[in-house]
Amino acid sequence: MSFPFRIGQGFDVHALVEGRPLIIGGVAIPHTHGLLGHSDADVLLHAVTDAILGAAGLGDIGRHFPDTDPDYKGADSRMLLRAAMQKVSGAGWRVVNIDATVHAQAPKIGPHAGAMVANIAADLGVPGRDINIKAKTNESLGYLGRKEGIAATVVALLAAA
Ligand SMILES: Nc1ccn([C@@H]2O[C@H](COP(=O)(O)O)[C@@H](O)[C@H]2O)c(=O)n1
Ligand SMILES: C[C@@]1(CO)OP(=O)(O)OP(=O)(O)OC[C@H]1O
Repeated sequence: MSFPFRIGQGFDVHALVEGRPLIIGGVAIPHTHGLLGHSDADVLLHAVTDAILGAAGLGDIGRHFPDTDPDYKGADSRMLLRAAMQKVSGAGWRVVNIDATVHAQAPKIGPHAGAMVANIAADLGVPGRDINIKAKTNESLGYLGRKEGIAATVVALLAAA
């Protein structure tokens, strides 16, 4: 019998550009720049998606939702997260908890973290207390510090359903 818990890790980064909405954790955040991507470029949800897929041994977001597929152009990443969660559930797993960090020099994420938690909890079918979102600047260092992009890192714990 295999061990009834599995850990997964996710990372994503998207470039910040003018003329795009900034959507993080399913929340539209008023800002001068938005994230560039094939989908809505929701960097946090992509990292959460990779973390749960990884924990279940199901590969990564690009394998299930290729960025060459016109079906996903402009896609709502919450739909992708829900679809990934269905695959994870189908493989016999449920989410225990998620811990995430958004690496953004700007804007401030804290005021929006509650709404992000509610979105992710709903999409994963867990209570909000099982989702934790943190944020860090990059202390003005490197490409994140120069506000050229925003990154997210996530760990997920799954249990046998
Ligand atoms: N985009 C961000 C970055 C940070 N925060 C909050 O500020 C705290 C201090 O961040 P440092 O990078 O200076 O250590 C951090 O713990 C967050 O609470 C934020 O909300 N949004
Ligand atoms: C989400 C997908 C699919 O639209 O595209 P992007 O929005 O570019 O995001 P990325 O994190 O590069 O990878 C996953 C992609 O397959």
